Amino acid sequence: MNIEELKDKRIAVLLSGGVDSSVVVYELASHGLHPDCFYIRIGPEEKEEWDCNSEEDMEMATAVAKRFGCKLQVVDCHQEYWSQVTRYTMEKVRSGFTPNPDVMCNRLIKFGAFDEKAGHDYDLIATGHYAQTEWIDGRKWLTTSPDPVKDQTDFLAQIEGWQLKKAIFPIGHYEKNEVREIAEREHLINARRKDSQGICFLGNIDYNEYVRRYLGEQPGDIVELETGTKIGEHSGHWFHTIGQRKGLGLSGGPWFVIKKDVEHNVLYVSHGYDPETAYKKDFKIHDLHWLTEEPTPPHHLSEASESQKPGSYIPITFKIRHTPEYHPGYLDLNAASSSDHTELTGDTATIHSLDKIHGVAPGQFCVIYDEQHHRCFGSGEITL
Ligand SMILES: Nc1ncnc2c1ncn2[C@@H]1O[C@H](COP(=O)(O)OP(=O)(O)OP(=O)(O)O)[C@@H](O)[C@H]1O
Repeated sequence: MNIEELKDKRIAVLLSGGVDSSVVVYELASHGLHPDCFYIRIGPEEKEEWDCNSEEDMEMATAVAKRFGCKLQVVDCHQEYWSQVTRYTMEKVRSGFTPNPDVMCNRLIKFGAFDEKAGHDYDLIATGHYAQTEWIDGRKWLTTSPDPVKDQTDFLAQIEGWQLKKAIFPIGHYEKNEVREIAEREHLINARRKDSQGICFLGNIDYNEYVRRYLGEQPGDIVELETGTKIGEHSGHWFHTIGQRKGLGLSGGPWFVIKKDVEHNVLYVSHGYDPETAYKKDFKIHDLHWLTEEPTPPHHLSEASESQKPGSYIPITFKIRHTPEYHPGYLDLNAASSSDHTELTGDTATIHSLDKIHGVAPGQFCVIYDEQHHRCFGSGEITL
């Protein structure tokens, strides 16, 4: 974090009441900056158990802001959350896809609705995400955290370019244990508080419960992929995701969900510890979203003669879910050929993985990094 750059800027901190964003306030204040703090309220549709943490969050946020002499305001994004993030989530699961509400929450709420309501008065918006930004050749890039387990660049890989320009991550250069040490050393009220879990803002609620509330149940068959034999029933294809092993209620396992036939409401599963059908090396993505710049082939490939060129293969690393590992592979931006008869919006590309990847599910975001998994280029949605 270059403090000099921040000196004459108006900074808003998104303060959740958790330890990470509290250390953000400490970091800025310890450099003589006095940002304004904002707590975003989402709240459930009706008053109920989902909401039980938010009062405590607010108390913590109030205490932290006060301690550092900062103002705290509450911004209500309830309406936007349910009409945008929940709507996106339910539309995707109903169509058999695997959505990621946390990814959309950053784009639509934390850097979206918040900006419209209050953030527009500020030059910069600071959050406690484990991610960094870096200026390279005059352009701002999203770069990864030194803590591979906590890294959250994958959750930020759908934000808009203008949102990235406004974003700062003042604890992004730390690992989680360092953040906790700072919080303890500075006696922050929430130093020992547990990390938030689950869906962003909905903390305590179970994902299946969230989906059941909107889509209800719709029983259908579970069929063995190889034999076509019905071996069980499910209560709604939306409660299952490709690659899933637990929660199928089948005996004689392990069983893995391999594919979904949404039209006929059938889940196809394969048996065994490591069925080949659970893996893929090549898959398609669409709606490509680049944060700073589109990836380009390295110099030696772009200069290769036509006969040597491996298409427009660009060496990358990527993730398809929130895990510490990055997979090496190639991005083929020429993949959207005329033979492509799928009804896709936006650009299409193919990912060629060097490893076999488990549980590639349509709807998941494939997040694309450079070969060193330092810069995050952006992401696309897996289509298959
Ligand atoms: N209710 C909220 N109000 C304001 N900002 C929030 C809220 N929830 C999350 N944020 C912001 O988004 C960042 C990342 O959120 P995430 O849910 O991943 O929390 P986290 O990593 O547990 O962080 P924290 O310890 O600050 O809660 C937070 O550090 C904070 O800046």
